Amino acid sequence: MTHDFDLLVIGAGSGGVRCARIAAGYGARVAIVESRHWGGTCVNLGCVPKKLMVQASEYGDLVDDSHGFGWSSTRGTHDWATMIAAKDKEITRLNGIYVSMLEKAGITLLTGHARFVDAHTVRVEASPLAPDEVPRTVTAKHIVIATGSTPVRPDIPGAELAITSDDAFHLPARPQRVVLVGSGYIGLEFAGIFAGLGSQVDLVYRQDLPLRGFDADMRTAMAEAIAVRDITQHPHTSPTRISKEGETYTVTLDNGQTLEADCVFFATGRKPKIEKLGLDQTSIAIGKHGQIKVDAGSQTTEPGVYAIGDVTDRINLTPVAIAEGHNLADRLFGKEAPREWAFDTTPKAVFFSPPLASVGLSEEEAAQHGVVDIYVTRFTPMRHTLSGRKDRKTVMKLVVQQSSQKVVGVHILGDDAPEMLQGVAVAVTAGLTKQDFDRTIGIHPTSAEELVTMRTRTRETPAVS
Ligand SMILES: Cc1cc2nc3c(=O)[nH]c(=O)nc-3n(C[C@H](O)[C@H](O)[C@H](O)COP(=O)(O)OP(=O)(O)OC[C@H]3O[C@@H](n4cnc5c(N)ncnc54)[C@H](O)[C@@H]3O)c2cc1C
Ligand SMILES: NC(=O)c1ccc[n+]([C@@H]2O[C@H](COP(=O)([O-])OP(=O)(O)OC[C@H]3O[C@@H](n4cnc5c(N)ncnc54)[C@H](O)[C@@H]3O)[C@@H](O)[C@H]2O)c1
Repeated sequence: MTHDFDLLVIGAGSGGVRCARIAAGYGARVAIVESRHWGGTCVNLGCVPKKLMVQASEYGDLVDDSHGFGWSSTRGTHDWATMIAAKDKEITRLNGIYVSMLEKAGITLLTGHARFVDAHTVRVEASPLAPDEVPRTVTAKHIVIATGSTPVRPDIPGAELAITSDDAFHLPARPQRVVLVGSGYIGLEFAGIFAGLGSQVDLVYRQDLPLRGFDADMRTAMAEAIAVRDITQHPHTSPTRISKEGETYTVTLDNGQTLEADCVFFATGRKPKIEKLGLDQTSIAIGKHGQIKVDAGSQTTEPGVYAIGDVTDRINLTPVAIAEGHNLADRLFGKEAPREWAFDTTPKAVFFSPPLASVGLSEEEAAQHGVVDIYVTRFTPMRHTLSGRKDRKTVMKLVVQQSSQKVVGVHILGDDAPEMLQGVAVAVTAGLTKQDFDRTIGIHPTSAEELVTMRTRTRETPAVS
């Protein structure tokens, strides 16, 4: 049977765009459908605008810090509307780059919402990006679902009164008092943004420490860093209801406490985006979190249909979606053996100020594989010896498997942590040992040199059986 295309990609986000471009580069006839925004979540409502807003939020403290270095300028005021307009201009520029990049690659761009008619046929209908789209039907030999994920809200009375990250990028004004629910990536990043711009922030989370799943020492260090930013933490709590009177929201917590705010923000996780995708017209299996089930090669349970990125709920990060898309295109259309990607040592970063970056295993995870040597250092970075912010600490931790002396985990909380960690991730991916770190010459004077000068073991952690 002949099809309109060799490959149809649903969703022009991080994973879909890479998959389409690499496939087209191999000579495949490729189409890509997008319903909302070219470039997907990362470009429009995620990584990029978030990081620009984190950067915006850091200038006030930098101005204050400069006094210790002899400068006398004062903070002034921050104009939210100017920041949003500048950010939107940059996003519009990036949208244009995505479209022209796809067109130059010879890919057919279809705007609209895609819905399966059968395993090789998709109907493209009107959507916010293309409200006047005349529905059309296209067929393809291979179809890749790269539809991403969408925020979830706790099921409590008044939940609809809260915003999510999708809304936070276009608020008309900065709320003076914000209650943020959830202390994962988004909760911490926006807590840092609002606090840096001058809002009063209450951070509500269920566990004893923020950042569930991260190394315990680093979670403690992050809780301390949050406190230093004057963000009020409410551990061991969950909201039970939200109400609104006039312009004021009241959040009731499960310990009976109430918090008043101008904005309530749910950062309580995301779910795979599969609504109205017509999956019932295929034999694609769905997991219990609503994710599309795939094997290691991104193959769904329907032959010829694949899924990549957040919709599969594996590691929900942009570089992972990109790698999955690239790998799939290599395997479907490439001439050589595809490269092996090191998903196990995917580095991650939380862009709080200061940021936290991690690669490999936490101490708790590593101890499940045997005895572990731990090296921890905590110091005031050089800038803050003069800025006067002696409470802004940098914390670094090496997790070393004792039997092999391999560095299996590196964790950094401090200024520039993500920039430092990318290179270290290569070392951890390569399986380098503590001796390799020790024989590496440092760069002086930097915080990063501490990574190769931690001589004395902090403790030995026994294996957990
Ligand atoms: C606030 C926030 C900050 C983040 N920050 C970071 C970060 O700093 N670093 C990082 O690595 N990751 C970050 N992420 C995660 C990152 O954005 C995602 O992991 C990544 O975008 C997933 O890529 P994807 O291709 O799976 O999906 P997406 O990028 O979400 O793309 C999916 C696309 O599919 C389209 N679509 C959906 N359904 C249909 C349909 N039926 N028909 C047509 N089109 C459809 C959507 O409109 C969307 O454009 C962040 C996420 C958020 C929400
Ligand atoms: N810097 C980055 O790389 C980055 C930034 C943002 C988002 N992301 C990606 O997007 C995903 C989603 O981010 P996220 O922060 O929404 O999710 P998350 O899973 O990181 O954190 C969600 C938090 O909400 C809490 N929570 C859930 N339900 C709750 C409830 N009813 N009451 C109180 N707390 C509740 C969870 O315990 C958790 O702490 C991340 O997991 C990550 O993969 C990455």
